[in-house]
Formats: sequence, C-alpha cells, structure tokens
Amino acid sequence: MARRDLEQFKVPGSSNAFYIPNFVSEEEQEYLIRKILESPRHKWKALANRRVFFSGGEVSKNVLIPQAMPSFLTGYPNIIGRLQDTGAFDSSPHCAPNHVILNEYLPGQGIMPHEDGPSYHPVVATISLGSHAVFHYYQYAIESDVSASAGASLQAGRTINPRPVLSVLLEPCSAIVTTSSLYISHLHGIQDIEEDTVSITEDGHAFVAGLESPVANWHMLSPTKAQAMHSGDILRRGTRYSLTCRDVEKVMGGKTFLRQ
Ligand SMILES: O=C(O)CCC(=O)C(=O)O
Ligand SMILES: [Fe+2]
Repeated sequence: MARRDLEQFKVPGSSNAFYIPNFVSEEEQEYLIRKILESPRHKWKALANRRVFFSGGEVSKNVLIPQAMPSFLTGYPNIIGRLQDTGAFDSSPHCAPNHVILNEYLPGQGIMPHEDGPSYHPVVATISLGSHAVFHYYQYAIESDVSASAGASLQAGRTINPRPVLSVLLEPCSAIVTTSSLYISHLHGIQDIEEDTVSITEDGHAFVAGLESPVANWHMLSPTKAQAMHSGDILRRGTRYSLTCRDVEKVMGGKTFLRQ
C-alpha cells in the first residue's frame, strides 16, 4: 500500500488526532474478526466492562517481555506494516508498534476516561472493527473551576472535566491515531451505553445527544454513511473490537538490557 500522508487525515480542532476511514477493507475486517474469534479463550482476560487480550507480549514495570504477534497483525492484512506506512511511528523507538491490546466491547460496554501511561511512546493507533464507537478526549479540571467539576469523575485522585475537549465517531474499518499532548496530558474514554444518537444542526454540524461537544470528524466519515444520517438517527452499537497499537519504549532483551 502506498505511503499515506497523515496530515491529510488531521481531525479539525486538534493537531494531534488523525482519522483514517477505511483503513482496512470490509473483507479484511471480516477476516480479522474471524481470526480474533478463533483466538484461544485462555488468551482473553475478562475485565469489568470489556474483554482484552495482549499481543506482542506482556508489559511489566514499563518493560515489554516480547512475544511473537499473531499473523493477522504481521502477515495478511499486515496491520503493523500498514501503520508504519502512515509515518505515525517514524519517531518512535522501534519505528513500529510492538504491542497491541485487543479490546472486545458488547453493546452497553465502554472504557472509563484514562491515560495509557508512560510505558509507551506517545503515539497510539486504534483500529475499529465490527461496530462504531463515539470516542472522547478529556482534560483534567482546573481545581478552582467549580462549574467544570460538577458531575466530574476522578482519575488517580484528579478531577476530570466531564465535557470532552474533542469527540470523534469511529466507524468500523477506520483507524484513529492519537499523538503528543493528546496522548500525554489528556484522557480518553468511551461511554458504556447501547446506542448513540446523532443530532445535526442546520449548518451541518453533528453532535452526540447529551454532550455539548461536536463530532469533530463528521466531515471525514465515509460519504455514504454520513450522508445517509439524519438528525435524531440512533446508532445502535454492536460488538466492537479495537486493536490499540503502541510502541513500548523498553523491551526486555533489547539494547538497554544487553549492555553490561
Ligand atoms: O477501544 C478503544 O478504542 C480504546 C481502548 C483504549 O483506550 C485502551 O485500550 O487503552
Ligand atoms: Fe486507552
């Protein structure tokens, strides 16, 4: 696949988020989901609100203990190589993701606002399969800002401003790349609801019901899907798989460990 210029996929309203629709084809999506479902049951870890499995190894104390990735990531359809071709990992230590967390969400499941933490180089590429998600980026509240703290949740003792700074609609087959400060100093999450309702203003801006923040990548969605959507349309969630691909900076057996 030809090298893609990430700049053309920049999400309006942020210089650190890039949305790539149709990153994989429908056929590739079908194949990936089949391979994911064929993965041995013991590889999955059940969490309170989703199931996960780790590819590329385990991360312990910020260090990756590496293991081979499954061929659906490195062979056909070569997700890792395709991500390298975006240039997103050009300045990461291994110039490619070496760790992939696969998440499975059933309708009604989500992920609380969180940070991905310091084990990783500050770039994450997330591929969505099987269903859409509305993905929000949040900021910590300034403690003196009383109105922002109303209804806010806490992460590691810090208050999160409940109003997202950026919201994007992730279509099945898409990739979103989050970098720099949006990775380092922001949080991200997906609400645990069964459906998302889109409202569209007369001037063509889309909002997700219940949230003040607009869908920042509305004009980047696959034309057929976005054009077919009307105000008040309900997007029912199905089972969604996400492949979250990152580069763990320190790898066991890597240069740092070989040095005597
Ligand atoms: O499923 C997603 O899109 C996000 C998952 C996530 O944030 C994570 O695995 O850290
Ligand atoms: Fe995350």
